[in-house]
Amino acid sequence: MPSAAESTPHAVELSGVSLSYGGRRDRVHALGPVDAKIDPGEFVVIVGPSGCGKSTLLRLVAGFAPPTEGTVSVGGVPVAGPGPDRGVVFQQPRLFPWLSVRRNIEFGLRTTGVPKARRRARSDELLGMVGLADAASRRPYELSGGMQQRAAIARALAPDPEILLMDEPFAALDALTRERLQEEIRRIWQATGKTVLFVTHSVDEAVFLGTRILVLSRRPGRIVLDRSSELPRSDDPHTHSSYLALREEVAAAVRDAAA
Ligand SMILES: Nc1ncnc2c1ncn2[C@@H]1O[C@H](COP(=O)(O)OP(=O)(O)OP(=O)(O)O)[C@@H](O)[C@H]1O
Repeated sequence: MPSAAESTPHAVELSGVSLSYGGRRDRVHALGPVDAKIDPGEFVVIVGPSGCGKSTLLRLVAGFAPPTEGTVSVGGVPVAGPGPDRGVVFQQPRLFPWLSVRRNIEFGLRTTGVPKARRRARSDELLGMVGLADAASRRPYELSGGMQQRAAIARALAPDPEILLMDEPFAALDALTRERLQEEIRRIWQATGKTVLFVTHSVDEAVFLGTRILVLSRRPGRIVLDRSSELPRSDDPHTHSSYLALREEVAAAVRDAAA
């Protein structure tokens, strides 16, 4: 009889996954082959040189494109397209400017026919979680960049996806707001137990956030470092003695990958 661990499907499984863009004449081999098994509740940060295929990997898990080769599975089921089990946060918040923050958060729930009272309860919960309770009726253009990104995170969480896919979500924010949101997303991850796949260029961000860090090589991106982090999540990882060693290990892998 299989053990519980063996019978629980991986949150995400990539088997021999490659993706090439374009056709026969202008083919760009962007990613792979890549193999990875990600367990529920992991916070996996993907880091690597510019253009190495990080966003491509996330797009495959999101179901925005099929792999050229291999299979991508989520919860043990091959990905056939986007679904409510995966929430996506992009670098730009991509909120609907004509809708209030609350309506933006409720948008997906509305289109799937969730009744008004449940939508309202869910948006109240999420507005509180991301610290936007006082901004519920404001429009996106009335918010700072950091607040807009909080709203985008709440919108992605609204259908209660098992997996949160985040593509450089804080890259366009100023340093202070970025730090604050890094702490927020860590708190939200701890509170919700979601599986997170998070793309960044920043080694510091990767080491601060990740329970596991994947470093990709130059295009076509392949995994050159797959490193679990033992840094404690209960307090500030910066203060931990092994923070600097891990940071240096990841930075060296990224440097080698870019060379
Ligand atoms: N739609 C597309 N058509 C053709 N080539 C593409 C397309 N999208 C991405 N590429 C190419 O595939 C490669 C990987 O792109 P991708 O955006 O996944 O990299 P990335 O690591 O996320 O980059 P960055 O760190 O600069 O955001 C790049 O060389 C890019 O130019």
